Amino acid sequence: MILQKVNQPQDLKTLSQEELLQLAEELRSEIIRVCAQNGGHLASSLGAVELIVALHRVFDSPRDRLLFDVGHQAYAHKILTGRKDVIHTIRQEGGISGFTKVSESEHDAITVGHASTSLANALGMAMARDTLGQNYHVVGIIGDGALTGGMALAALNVIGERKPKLLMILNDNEMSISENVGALNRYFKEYQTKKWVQDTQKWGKQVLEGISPKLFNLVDRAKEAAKLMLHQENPFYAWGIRYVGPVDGHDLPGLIHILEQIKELDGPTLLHIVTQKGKGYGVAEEDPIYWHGPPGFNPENPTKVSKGYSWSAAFGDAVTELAYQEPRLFVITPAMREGSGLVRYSQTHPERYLDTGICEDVAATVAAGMALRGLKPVLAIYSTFMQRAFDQIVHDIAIENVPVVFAVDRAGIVGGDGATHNGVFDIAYLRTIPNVQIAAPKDALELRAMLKKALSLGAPIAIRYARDNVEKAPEGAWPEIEWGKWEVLKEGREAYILSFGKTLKYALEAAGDNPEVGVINARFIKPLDKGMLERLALEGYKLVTTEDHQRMGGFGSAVLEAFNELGLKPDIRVLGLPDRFFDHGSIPRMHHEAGIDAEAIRAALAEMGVGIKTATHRA
Ligand SMILES: Cc1ncc(C[n+]2csc(CCOP(=O)(O)OP(=O)(O)O)c2C)c(N)n1
Ligand SMILES: CC(=O)[C@@H](O)[C@H](O)COP(=O)(O)O
Ligand SMILES: [Mg+2]
Repeated sequence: MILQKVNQPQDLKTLSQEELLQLAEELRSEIIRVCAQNGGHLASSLGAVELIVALHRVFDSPRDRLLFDVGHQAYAHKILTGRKDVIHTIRQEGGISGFTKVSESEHDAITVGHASTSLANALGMAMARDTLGQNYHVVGIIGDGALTGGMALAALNVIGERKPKLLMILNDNEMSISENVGALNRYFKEYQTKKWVQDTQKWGKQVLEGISPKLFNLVDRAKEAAKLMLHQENPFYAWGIRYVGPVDGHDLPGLIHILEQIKELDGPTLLHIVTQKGKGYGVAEEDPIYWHGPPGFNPENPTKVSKGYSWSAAFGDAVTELAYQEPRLFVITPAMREGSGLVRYSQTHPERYLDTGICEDVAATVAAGMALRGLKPVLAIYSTFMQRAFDQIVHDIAIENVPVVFAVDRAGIVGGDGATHNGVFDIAYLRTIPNVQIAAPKDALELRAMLKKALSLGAPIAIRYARDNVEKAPEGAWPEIEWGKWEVLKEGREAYILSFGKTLKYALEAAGDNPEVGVINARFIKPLDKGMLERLALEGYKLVTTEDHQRMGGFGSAVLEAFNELGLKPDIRVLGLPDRFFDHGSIPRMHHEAGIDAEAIRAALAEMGVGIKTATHRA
């Protein structure tokens, strides 16, 4: 085992070529073993193994800064930088993060999880180095998917003008989570094919015939990597950035050679490498979409498992059916087709479906444009990624009350992805924007009711749901909903738990069959059911609010503000996430730690003396 001898990147410097090749294979096995155990970003990490070995062979981390975009492909980097003994804890509570994280290791140049940030960060670091008169290398590693993001493209624009010494590596596997999209992606596909045809002709071979563009002959391309290629006919050149490639990203000796050659070049250089997502693991090569981020599996017999019927699936089913009824409905996803439950919709309604790539800001403004010209856009978006579209929601949508419906998925704590991905700020930032309405359904049927109603209201409306499973609603069921009105699910004699979204199950559990405690499905935050709040306060009920969101600025805050406006002061406890970030771990454990689970609700009720002074309350 070569891996046993490698504890720090320095240990790679003395390995022979054969040992490096063996190391790459051992890293692959370790990545498969760990993902089988914990789940994780398998296919992307497998595809980046040779690149990461080559980078650590050629550069000197932590002095040289290696910035991985998204950070989900960096498992080999973690193993090679002193974390091989804890890699089995990845994504688990108390364990290491599934992404690079500055506070975890000096070798992790950025804390990341959202896409398209590496190049801007790399530019900043290169400029800091030059301004401070220092001397080290900065390397930004970005996938073809992440390159669809506006941040990455805007960073290239500045890089091309300022021209710092900076190496960028485009790790192109022609995949985002789904198939990659966009004109740049198409350009590179065509570019590679053309270049490959020329080279094959040059070498007198005809290997292209019968080979899918994805599976270029990697053996021949190894020869390619040994040469320094500078090409002038591509968008990077137009930007003033030196372009090298494309080269085979799995040819380890070739990669090391070319990195050594371009390492000291002045100014910005982009090395384009072509890799295969899932490389070296048959199932992941064949189906990189499923194996992008699978849950745990049996490594000897890797099979796909059903993750159950999710809120995303409930949304996807609802919107697919609705599209048959509403010809103006149009669904947009910023690169999250699978996660947002839109595979079926994209197949049944391809003409009213758009994957914008990883650019939530653009997706929001495209939706605005559609709505302004008569379509009924639904933007399916993860809560955490919607943070990227804040200004677009204010400026392009809310000011003129443009009717865009946001299907806000992964709301609340998300589990293994941790702090970068928790969707715990959306209520706070949406609530402050005039015209924007916010709702959360208690089940799939209510989601259908809300979605249908929202499309008829002519306003920007966010419908929020969690990363969780839900019972399937019957097809064809489209119940009416009284917009803005809460629902009493259980009567209480002394207190009510007001719950928004996912914490409703904790509220029901906490109330149990206790006659003193009632439960309200507080399914709208904007408009807030002030009528019900007023009645509850005037009738002297004690209140507990719960939500899977930051306590500051969230649902409970909205309730407190309403009581303040009404001039009422009920006995109330607000439960929500405290003012800190939550890392990766199991969702119920995080909820417990945050104090929003059934136990915390019962504790809050007990603190208010519920069940002790029942005689003073209404029978
Ligand atoms: C802002 C943002 N939107 C969406 C995502 C979800 N996401 C994570 S990885 C990924 C695909 C990235 O593709 P690429 O950069 O090509 O890396 P690969 O997985 O192919 O190695 C997406 C869409 C994200 N992390 N950040
Ligand atoms: C790295 C990334 O951002 C995505 O792959 C994310 O991990 C997907 O999360 P879900 O599994 O919740 O769809
Ligand atoms: Mg990719």
